[in-house]
Amino acid sequence: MNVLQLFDVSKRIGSREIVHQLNMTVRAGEVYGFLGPNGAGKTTTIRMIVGLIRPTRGAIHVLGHDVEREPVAAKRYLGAIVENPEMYGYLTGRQNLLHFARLAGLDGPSARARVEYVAERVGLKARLDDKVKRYSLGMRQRLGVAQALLGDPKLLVLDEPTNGLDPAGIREFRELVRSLAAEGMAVFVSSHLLSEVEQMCDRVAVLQNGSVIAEAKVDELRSQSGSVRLRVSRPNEAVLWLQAHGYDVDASGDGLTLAHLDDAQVARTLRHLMDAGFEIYEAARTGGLEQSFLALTGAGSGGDQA
Ligand SMILES: Nc1ncnc2c1ncn2[C@@H]1O[C@H](COP(=O)(O)OP(=O)(O)OP(=O)(O)O)[C@@H](O)[C@H]1O
Repeated sequence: MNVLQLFDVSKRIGSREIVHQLNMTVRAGEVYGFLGPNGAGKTTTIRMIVGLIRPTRGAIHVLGHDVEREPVAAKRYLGAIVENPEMYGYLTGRQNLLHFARLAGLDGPSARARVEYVAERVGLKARLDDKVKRYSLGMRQRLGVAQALLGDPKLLVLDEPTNGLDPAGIREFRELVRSLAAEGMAVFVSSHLLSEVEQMCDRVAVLQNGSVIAEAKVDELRSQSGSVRLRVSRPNEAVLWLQAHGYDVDASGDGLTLAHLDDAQVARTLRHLMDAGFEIYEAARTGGLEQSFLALTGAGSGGDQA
């Protein structure tokens, strides 16, 4: 099911086209990464998706509802964290969530039950009655997600949600996002970090200067091409053997590196080496996804997106 669709979306501000003819589809149960360097146009796109600004051309649909023409219906299914969530530090997490629940039209026992539920969902239940000023940044971000979940959205839109989090906070956030997708939610998340997108997302679009220059499944990128580093017995002989069999091989340090192999080719190569009498001590992919991205986006034409 298509939860979010962008049809030829462009945005011009003054004389500059900030975003150019974006076409993207995000399905239920999918975490979709929107990857690009600072200034590529991610926030501008997200502001259009959540209806804060209007596209100059094109249309955005949430569950089939046009964000511009049917804003109430479109936003009914939309939860978002754009920019830093506004929370009141002198109130507790529960008081903040009750406040936002009231703004969202919930009241009384149903609001209290919903607050308990979303707090549990993001792992904040035990700290719900602490003041937000005592929360870590990671807890504040999860409180932001809890707020976004109050309206039971089918689409969650997150703008660089892990900025500033420490590694443990990033991991918790990633697990939360994955678990929401596992329950069927569509998640659209922007990032300027390839490693983050790699671990959190199912599919990724790469944005550069306002245009999507590549879109791919993360799984496919991971298994595509890339190099493999090997440590084998009799490395000098192994290099000669591999060269004689047509491999693109480099001797490096105490190992050797084979270039341009997908997973099936790696498996075949290792079998051939063993059949030829070489022992394999270690085999590891080197920079697979990163290299796939560079190949996909044209090596060197903007490596800062990684
Ligand atoms: N209201 C505006 N007026 C003029 N220029 C703008 C406006 N909003 C954004 N821009 C410009 O559009 C470009 C894209 O900005 P945007 O914030 O969407 O990028 P981003 O990919 O989200 O990057 P960042 O992660 O740094 O926010 C930038 O060059 C920015 O200066």
